[in-house]
Amino acid sequence: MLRVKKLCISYEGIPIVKDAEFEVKEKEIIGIVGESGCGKSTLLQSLLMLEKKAVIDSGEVIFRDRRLGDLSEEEIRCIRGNEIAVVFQNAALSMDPMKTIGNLFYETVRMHSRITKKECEKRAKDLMKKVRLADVDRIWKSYPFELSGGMCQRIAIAAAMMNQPRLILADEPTSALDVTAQAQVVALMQYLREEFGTSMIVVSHNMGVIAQLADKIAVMYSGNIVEWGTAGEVLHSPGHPYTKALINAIPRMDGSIPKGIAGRPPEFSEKRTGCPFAPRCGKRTAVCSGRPEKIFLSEEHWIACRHMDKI
Ligand SMILES: Nc1ncnc2c1ncn2[C@@H]1O[C@H](COP(=O)(O)OP(=O)(O)OP(=O)(O)O)[C@@H](O)[C@H]1O
Repeated sequence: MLRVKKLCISYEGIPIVKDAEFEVKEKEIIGIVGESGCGKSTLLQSLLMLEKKAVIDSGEVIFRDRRLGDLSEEEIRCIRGNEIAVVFQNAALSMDPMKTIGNLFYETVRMHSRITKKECEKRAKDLMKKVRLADVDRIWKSYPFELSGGMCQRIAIAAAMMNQPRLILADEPTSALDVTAQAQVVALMQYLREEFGTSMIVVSHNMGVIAQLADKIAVMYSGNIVEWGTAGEVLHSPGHPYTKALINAIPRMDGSIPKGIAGRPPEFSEKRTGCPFAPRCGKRTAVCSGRPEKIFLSEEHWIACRHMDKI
């Protein structure tokens, strides 16, 4: 459905995302994880040219046989909202506090399709019931500040589903929520995939959320995808030392102290050859000064690392 080929993205001449490559198939949920600032949002938002300052230097994004780079702004706007919908972090904050949820739904949908207010209300209420929001008549007339953060996030996801998109891009959809609301949003996204067959790309720094949701995982470090594979492969047989470190850094319930990753990622403005993770990697050797190579660990599981033998 969507293929990203060797995508390189920069801000003001500073390269951020480097040679990103992955594919999203029908009904598939892709998770993109990595530490804060590694370029996850830049990658996600550039797929639909949502971040105006981000420049695509090379590579391509192909959505259902169309190269998005070849389309006009108008054509992209038509795809956005109809075929691809976007859900951002903290929906409550991005909603206009002066408008009722009903009006917000209507305005979102009216931008992309001809629909009467009555039709919109019926479709929206049906969807809200499907996503298990109770008392939809009250919600319809409520203002965002009268609802919880978790409800607003679920409403934003329901609004994104109004035109039955083929693909949802979700940027940290749960990070502004407490754990109960997080679990509800995760369950909702799973339900939407089952019910409507919607594919999703979900960006999160929360490995737990990605573990529950994703079929395939891209692990990003300093603008590079360093590991790609099925969720089972990446979580249970991680190949890249960074992925292993990220998994070891997840807090556990058994009282053991998770191991943080010493050091910091390099600045994007730093000129660097070789593996960007090498300075923090316990496995580094002289070969890491060379450009990391893609090593396939199985048909769909690869890492970008120079020394397979040490892994
Ligand atoms: N609009 C922008 N203009 C210039 N630089 C930006 C812009 N947005 C992000 N950046 C820079 O690009 C780099 C990657 O940021 P990005 O937000 O994509 O990372 P992220 O992994 O999504 O982080 P987080 O999880 O904190 O949102 C950072 O160094 C950031 O400062």
